[in-house]
Amino acid sequence: MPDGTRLTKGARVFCSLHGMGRMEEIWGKDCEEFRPERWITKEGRIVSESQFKYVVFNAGPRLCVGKRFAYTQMKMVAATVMASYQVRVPEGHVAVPKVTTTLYMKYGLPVTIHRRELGGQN
Ligand code: HEM
Repeated sequence: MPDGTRLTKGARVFCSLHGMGRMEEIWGKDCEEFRPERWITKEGRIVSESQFKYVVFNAGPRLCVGKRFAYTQMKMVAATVMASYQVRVPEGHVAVPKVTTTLYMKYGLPVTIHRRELGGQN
């Protein structure tokens, strides 16, 4: 491996995407802070990061061919739901990750959903 670690024949190598997404040496000191605006430039454009830093869709020749489609779909769903509904997590509920092959929340994520008033600010 690049750091000198030797692998025996047949060894399995896993990398923790969850861990990588929270590493200070990759994302900097504020890596644990929820600061979505870090992904928006002063001009309002999306900050583009190296696919090798965020490897959820893999990187290089094995990069997911559906990556852009998946992002477009996620943004469309989030924007559509948020435009019509107010989604609130109950005060005091802490989302605890349950790390398996895919990421679940150990105690779920209870939310209340209210339809937004047309033209309202809430
Ligand atoms: C959040 C959603 C998604 C994630 C996290 C994801 C993740 C990945 C990853 C990690 C790989 C590489 C697998 C490997 O190296 O063996 C991959 C490959 C692939 N993905 Fe996705 N994917 C997503 C959505 C999609 C969607 C929506 C499509 C199709 C519309 C898609 C189509 C593919 C295909 C065809 C490959 C194989 C590419 C190749 O080997 O050349 N993916 N995906």
